[in-house]
Amino acid sequence: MDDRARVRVGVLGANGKVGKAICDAVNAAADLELVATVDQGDAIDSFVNSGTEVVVDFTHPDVVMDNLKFLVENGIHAVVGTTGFDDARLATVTEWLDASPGTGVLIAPNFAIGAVLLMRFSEQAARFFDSVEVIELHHPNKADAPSGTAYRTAGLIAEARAKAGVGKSPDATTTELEGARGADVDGVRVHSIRLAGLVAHQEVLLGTQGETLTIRHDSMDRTSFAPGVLLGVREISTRPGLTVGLDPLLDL
Ligand SMILES: NC(=O)C1=CN([C@@H]2O[C@H](COP(=O)(O)OP(=O)(O)OC[C@H]3O[C@@H](n4cnc5c(N)ncnc54)[C@H](OP(=O)(O)O)[C@@H]3O)[C@@H](O)[C@H]2O)C=CC1
Ligand SMILES: O=C(O)C1=N[C@H](C(=O)O)C[C@H](O)C1
Repeated sequence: MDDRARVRVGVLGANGKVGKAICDAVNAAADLELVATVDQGDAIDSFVNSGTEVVVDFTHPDVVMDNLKFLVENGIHAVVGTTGFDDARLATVTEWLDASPGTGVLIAPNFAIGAVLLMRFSEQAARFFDSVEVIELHHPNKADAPSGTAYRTAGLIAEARAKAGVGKSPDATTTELEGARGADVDGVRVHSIRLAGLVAHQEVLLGTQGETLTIRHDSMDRTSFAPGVLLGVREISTRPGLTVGLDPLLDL
């Protein structure tokens, strides 16, 4: 392919577990060119000097806002997998984007297609069951709990139940060792497991009279995130402003 037609891609967190998988995937794609990589201690302005068009960020919740501010101010599109985005952070990113029209930012809590579908299926199922709880299971090197995916899943479930007029999940607990019932995310209990040997997994358990439904997704390998990320890289220049979640890119 003509070099001028290839999208010029940069990766932030390039030496990390997911960053490495994304660099490999970009290098293997004929229509993309990996022009700059940045990790801890490297100068972020190499993205400007190299003419990077789209940066993929898989770093850490503590640093991702500074990274994004730099990218948006420099008119560089961003595809962000790093977690830690609440409504306040999303509002801040939107403000930055208002001052940089034409720049696109995609923030997705999970780029694995199966995880995106799990979130959608959970949202659809939520109103039909009295009870719902989320269990997320990850490798022990993960910094944040609950996971970004579980946080988003619980939010979508809570919204769907509120819209349908479904009340809180029944729970008679009156005495509790702190943490035993998990975190409360918008009224949905979320339990976080950290276990050597795991990568990224999530179950949504739903129950009502005489039946339960379990929806589960497993990422066995970090290559599972690459197709969704590359889709974002290819599309983001046509989507100025903030996009949250991969759903619109999959026509979901
Ligand atoms: N949305 C999704 O689909 C997915 C999201 N994630 C999220 O992505 C993030 C990264 O995950 P993972 O790859 O497992 O983490 P890692 O710790 O393996 O990788 C993060 C990398 O970023 C580097 N880093 C830290 N600060 C900076 C900085 N300021 N500039 C450049 N690089 C920096 C780290 O360096 P050092 O180690 O030296 O600090 C490390 O090499 C997490 O928030 C995780 O939850 C993960 C998987 C999928
Ligand atoms: O840290 C991880 O590994 C993952 N982080 C994301 C999250 O917090 O949801 C996505 C996936 O679960 C892997």
